Amino acid sequence: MDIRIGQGVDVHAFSGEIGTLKLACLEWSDSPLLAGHSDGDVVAHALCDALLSAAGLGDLGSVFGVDDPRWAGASGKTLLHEALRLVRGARWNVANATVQLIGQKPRIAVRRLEAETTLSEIVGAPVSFSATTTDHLGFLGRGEGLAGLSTALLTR
Ligand SMILES: Nc1ccn([C@@H]2O[C@H](COP(=O)(O)O)[C@@H](O)[C@H]2O)c(=O)n1
Ligand SMILES: C[C@@]1(CO)OP(=O)(O)OP(=O)(O)OC[C@H]1O
Repeated sequence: MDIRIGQGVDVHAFSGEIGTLKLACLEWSDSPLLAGHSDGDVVAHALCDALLSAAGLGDLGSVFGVDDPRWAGASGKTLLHEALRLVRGARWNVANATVQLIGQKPRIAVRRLEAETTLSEIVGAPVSFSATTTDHLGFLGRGEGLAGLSTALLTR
């Protein structure tokens, strides 16, 4: 059996607006919004990068571009479905994946299991979701944006 591991990192700045944040393919109301060409979902994007990296298929920019109108405002779920289509097209199966959010807010603890269920359903394999702050250190700690870190394991 072939096994491949991949990692992904994504960071987006907050836009300065308040509204319904898209994060981990869930909606978080009354939250600072992330800037981005798509919906800026750093959790979904980090997961896409980990899946693409494990399959040797490049990264978000090489697959989706950075300003392609087809992906303007695209949801994390849409990008994940497309990344998974490519991964499966290259004959890889997802064994499992992990994603960690880094940031002070939103506090994800009360919705952590909901996010895991949602991401696992989209990916079709177990996805663990966790979060950490930076104890207010650095740009994430100052609340200037959010980061996602992900690993993915593929088999065939
Ligand atoms: N955005 C976040 C960040 C953290 N959590 C939860 O808090 C725990 C403690 O975080 P520290 O950075 O202070 O170690 C962390 O393990 C998460 O359970 C959260 O829910 N949302
Ligand atoms: C996802 C894409 C799609 O245009 O846009 P952004 O929302 O800016 O996200 P980023 O993580 O910077 O990756 C680049 C792009 O592929």
